[in-house]
Amino acid sequence: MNIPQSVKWENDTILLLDQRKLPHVTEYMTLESVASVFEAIKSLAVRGAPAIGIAAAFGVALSALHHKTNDIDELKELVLMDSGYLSQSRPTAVNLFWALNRMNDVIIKTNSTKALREAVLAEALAIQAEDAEVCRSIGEHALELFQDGDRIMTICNAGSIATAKYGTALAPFFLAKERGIDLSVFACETRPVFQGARLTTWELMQAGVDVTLITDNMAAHTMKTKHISAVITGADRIAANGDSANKIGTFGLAVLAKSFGIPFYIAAPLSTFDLDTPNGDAIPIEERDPAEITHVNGLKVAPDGVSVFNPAFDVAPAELITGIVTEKGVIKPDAAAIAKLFN
Ligand SMILES: CSC[C@H]1O[C@H](OP(=O)(O)O)[C@H](O)[C@@H]1O
Repeated sequence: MNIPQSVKWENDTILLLDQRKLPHVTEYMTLESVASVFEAIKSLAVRGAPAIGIAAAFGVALSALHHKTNDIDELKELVLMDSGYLSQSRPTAVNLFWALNRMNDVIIKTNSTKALREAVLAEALAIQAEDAEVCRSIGEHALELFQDGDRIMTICNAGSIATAKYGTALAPFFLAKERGIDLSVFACETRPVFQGARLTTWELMQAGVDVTLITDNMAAHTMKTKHISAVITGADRIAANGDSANKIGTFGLAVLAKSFGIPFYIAAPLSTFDLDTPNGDAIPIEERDPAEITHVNGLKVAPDGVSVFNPAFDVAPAELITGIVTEKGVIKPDAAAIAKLFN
């Protein structure tokens, strides 16, 4: 699989694949400040729940190098402040907070500036390496749900560039290709930022996976006429009761899947579960710039002054989810099964 890594640490800087320019331009940004990491997350230069967490973790490592003080208490305070700043970049994907909490725990335990600078970099690299393994495991468990010839629908991009490697919802398709299993993917374009049209098609085509692009409003007709076997998507936050937040449009696919009697799967690592969020109503839903909707590639498509509602996510209720595919296996989307994952 020759898909470039979304986030790399090189020569004490972050190299970030600028996902805003894909699929036509593959370009890495060099990030040397915490502010540039914040902006990269907010502007979707890096996006995808695990990738956001990984980028923020390396942002904390940058912070520890940036502040030159040799006073450990002062360095702790400054780096923890930068960690708090990075946590404000986007509100929905819990992986951001999960990763930053891991970094904060490491910071607090150190007792010298050298140890702190070394420990935060080691932790960020560990978060990235673990995520790659976790995503491959998700792919293995997800692949067991499908069979040769299946046609699977997905939305947004939960691929390799949304994670450390392999992706979550897309992971089974890469593994299937490696093993000669014939799976076809129907990718919703995913308005308004087109993660499906720009990123999922690009990743799958590079891997030689059969992919068909549809507009989001074609989902029902495609399920009916193209004999879709299942739907699988990523997630940005899974509440304690199994309600799952994902890209806007996912809730609608879950409703459609139910009405067509086809399974609807969420693929996500344990780092996307948030036991402190009791249900989907408690998940903060990011609302983004209206210009994402009123303009397409800089071309204004709506009249000046039009009112716009631009939620970046919605919530599929647990009762519409057939199963949640994690690195530990497929679970039912209920509180007991989720609690067991963490015991
Ligand atoms: C593997 S998590 C991918 C997840 O994140 C995406 O949101 P965004 O592109 O806004 O970061 C989308 O919800 C994907 O399912």
